[in-house]
Amino acid sequence: MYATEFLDLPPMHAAAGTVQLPGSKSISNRLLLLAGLCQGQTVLHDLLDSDDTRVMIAALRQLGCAIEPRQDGGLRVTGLGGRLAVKQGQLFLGNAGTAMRPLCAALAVLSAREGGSFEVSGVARMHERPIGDLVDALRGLGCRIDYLGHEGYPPLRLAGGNVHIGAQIRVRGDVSSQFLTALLLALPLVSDHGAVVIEVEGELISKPYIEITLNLLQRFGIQVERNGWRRFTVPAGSVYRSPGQVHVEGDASSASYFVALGALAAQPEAPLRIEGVGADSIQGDIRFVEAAEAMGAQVKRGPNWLEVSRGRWPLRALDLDCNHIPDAAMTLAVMALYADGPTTLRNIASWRVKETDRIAAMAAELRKLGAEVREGDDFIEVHPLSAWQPAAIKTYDDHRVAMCFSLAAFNPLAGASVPVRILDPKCVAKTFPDYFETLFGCARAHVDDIPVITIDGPTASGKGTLASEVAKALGYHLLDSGSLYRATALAALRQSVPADDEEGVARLATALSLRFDDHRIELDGQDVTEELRREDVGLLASRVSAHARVRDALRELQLSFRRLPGLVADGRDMGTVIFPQAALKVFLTASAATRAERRHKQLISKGFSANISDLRQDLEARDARDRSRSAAPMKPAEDAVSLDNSALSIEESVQQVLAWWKQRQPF
Ligand SMILES: Nc1ncnc2c1ncn2[C@@H]1O[C@H](COP(=O)(O)OP(=O)(O)O)[C@@H](O)[C@H]1O
Ligand SMILES: Nc1ccn([C@@H]2O[C@H](COP(=O)(O)OP(=O)(O)O)[C@@H](O)[C@H]2O)c(=O)n1
Repeated sequence: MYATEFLDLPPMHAAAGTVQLPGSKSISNRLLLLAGLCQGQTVLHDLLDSDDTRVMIAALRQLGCAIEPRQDGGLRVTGLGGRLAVKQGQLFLGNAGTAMRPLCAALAVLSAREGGSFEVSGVARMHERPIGDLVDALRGLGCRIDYLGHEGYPPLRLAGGNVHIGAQIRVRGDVSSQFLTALLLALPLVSDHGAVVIEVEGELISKPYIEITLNLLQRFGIQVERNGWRRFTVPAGSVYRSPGQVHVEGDASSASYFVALGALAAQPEAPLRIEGVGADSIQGDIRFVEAAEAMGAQVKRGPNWLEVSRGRWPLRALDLDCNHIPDAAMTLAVMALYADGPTTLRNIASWRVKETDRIAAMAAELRKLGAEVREGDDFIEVHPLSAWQPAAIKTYDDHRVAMCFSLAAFNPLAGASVPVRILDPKCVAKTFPDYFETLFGCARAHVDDIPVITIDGPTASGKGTLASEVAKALGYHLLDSGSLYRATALAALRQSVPADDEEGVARLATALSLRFDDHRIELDGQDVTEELRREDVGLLASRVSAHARVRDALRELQLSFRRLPGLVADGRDMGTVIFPQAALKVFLTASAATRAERRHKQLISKGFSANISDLRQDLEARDARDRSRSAAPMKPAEDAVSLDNSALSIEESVQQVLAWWKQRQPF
């Protein structure tokens, strides 16, 4: 996951390969609750691991459910058997609507029957998302519920009550279908002495989500009788029965970004394959595929996969009632930028009460890209875009805003070439923590469009430290080119190839078997991270790196680090030889005395013995060799900026480089 302040997406122009979808959020949280309420154990497979499911799991644990991961990746839930194991508690449910609504309903009826008392709260935005209609329905059943903040909104206290047997309750269906889902999931808890009937008032929105609820209840042994979309009856004597094992299908709303991507950027002979959902999906948002087809996507489907490629281009503009695909429809608003006329998405009033006011958010951010947008209470009209502007997209703590705007970075397909900045990219953790990693796995950019920052300079000037911090702040890959020379030196030591045998060392360099994994380096399958830092290895590296053939042998490997979304590379010749077109080149220096002191501290802290004056002599000899060699001598690139950090802290150096980077960005 990218936990950076922002993530810059370079212009991208193609997509191919296979995408494995994370589990559906809606199915995961419903199954967790059902498994938590029923008797006995249920094993859930392929469950989504995200903020919203973690919130649900934490709440269920707090209520006394045992939830344990299994070796095979499944999660074993031991249910409460329809009774309260603890009678009191304070539950914090973040911004997870799929946890807040059903848990409130279940805890309200259980508290009414067994005398419990629970306080339920969330983040500030959750306290702006209406829940009054659900509370009214539950009060109609005899539950006692108090508002702890504003009337009609969480936080709430669920404080006992007296459930009327055989009650008939009413709930509004036109604000959020989650109210009805919450009741349907909870009411089997009170159906032991009579059927419970729910009457829906107003036009029920998001019906497909109700179908998911009914489908999953059925898997837990509850057969709800449905009369149209107005009346639902939970039969007398309904009891949750664990199905033993359940598999969660991939998230169809998450699929929408990749269906759109296929329609924009995948060629028919190499379609984008999406695994986890397909023709057999029970999720309503799978019908996004039809909308994408209407815009021009070519789609092949199997039971649990889709293959999508570009059909018609530009995309065909659409005028669509999106009531059946409220979440995935946001993706259409960004596809509309690539269409042949204005696209209108209608019947989307529910967007206003989601993670943020999504109509306002989409309109504001689309306009930043330069688009003409009209919005109303329940519609949005988006015009295609010809003059694309680089934009920093605000994401409003809304995962879907972040994910759908990533598609704007494919603007080279519409003749532009501008980067798109996504602010607070970690908001995708709500449903798809690895969204951007998955995107970069299948998206293609021209190598020249992938940004590079180079940091060159003498030994112990702090290049590695600075490069690693800058890469972390930007979410970029890191190339510690010195480690490649060090690995070559270590291989030469191990195989007794003398440092002056240029041919022999170059052969070793060509055949290096290296693996880089989360700041660890493996040589021939063995972790050598610490060994590479040895002073004798560094000295030998300095000698073998003077050979032109050795440098040539390591060139391709270094270039291969330039991958989406960007790279920070440190060494001696990053800006002069390997990445001469880098957008920012830093030449980092510090006085020899400072560097000797730093290296001394560093070695001592790692348990190596060292002597400052020897170190200073060594590093001056090394600097001289690096500067005077004929192959890629160490020197500042002509367009490099110099930074002497003798008197700067690490943090100050990092901020300086980030400030230079900012000046070079168009945002
Ligand atoms: N600006 C700085 N101020 C103080 N110490 C620093 C600074 N930059 C780096 N260091 C320290 O100096 C040591 C050497 O830095 P390193 O990044 O390994 O240098 P290089 O990669 O240039 O050889 C490290 O222990 C690091 O923490
Ligand atoms: N791009 C690079 C990186 C390192 N090197 C050489 O490889 C040696 C080890 O690199 P390093 O960056 O790990 O070395 P230190 O600066 O940490 O001593 C250096 O002494 C350089 O001589 C190089 O020639 N070119």
